[in-house]
Amino acid sequence: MFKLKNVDIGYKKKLVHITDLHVEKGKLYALLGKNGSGKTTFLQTLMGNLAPLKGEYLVDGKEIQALSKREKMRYLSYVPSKFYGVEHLSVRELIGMGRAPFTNVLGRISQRDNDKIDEILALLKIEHLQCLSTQKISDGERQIAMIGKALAQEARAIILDEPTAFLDYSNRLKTIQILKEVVAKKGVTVLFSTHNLDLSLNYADNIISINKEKEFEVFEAGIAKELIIEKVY
Ligand SMILES: Nc1ncnc2c1ncn2[C@@H]1O[C@H](COP(=O)(O)OP(=O)(O)OP(=O)(O)O)[C@@H](O)[C@H]1O
Repeated sequence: MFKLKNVDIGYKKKLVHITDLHVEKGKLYALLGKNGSGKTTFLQTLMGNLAPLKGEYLVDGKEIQALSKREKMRYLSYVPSKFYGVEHLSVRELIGMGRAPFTNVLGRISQRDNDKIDEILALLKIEHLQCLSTQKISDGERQIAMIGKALAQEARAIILDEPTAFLDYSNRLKTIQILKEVVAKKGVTVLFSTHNLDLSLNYADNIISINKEKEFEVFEAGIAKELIIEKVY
């Protein structure tokens, strides 16, 4: 689905090189790399917010820059690392915001949009939170609500920047399990950056790592933890 060939990424000067990377449909990818190695920079490049310094980045065979904003929304949805919530925005309304590509110019939610939101609340098992303010739920619940918003967009890929960074162990596990379930049930591609090596090795289909030589490498699940540590940290 996403293909990057001989790409240099970075802000003005090269941070990392990608020789050949193919992100496939319907898989769960974990992105690992040291602090400052370029994970967020890569996610911004994938989202089309930052142009590669050189090389080719294709989405379904098309140059990312050639896609309209609406087309990009059909391919890519983004979950930032931290969302603090908004007092007057309920969980249901937050998820509804993900329907933006489908609502009319006034942003009115249709019956089809409401059905979709109900389906997502049920899939994520957060029906009981739907009327609560996004400020009055826990960090873990808010992260799952944000995944709901991304799902509502019905994009083919969900990109998450450190989705487990502010969560305790049980919520980290729950979030990754939900992402795995979303991949299995919806057939979307999910790619998340993380510092959690163990959860990545246990749940991701593939590990994308930024190694010490500032090069991208992709590994299948089952790669030895020691090898990743040696190459990346
Ligand atoms: N907007 C920006 N403009 C210029 N340089 C930036 C910008 N954002 C990040 N950088 C630089 O790019 C480098 C990589 O940062 P990035 O945030 O991509 O790393 P990271 O792997 O996500 O780090 P962490 O694990 O600490 O979140 C850093 O040296 C950073 O200073």
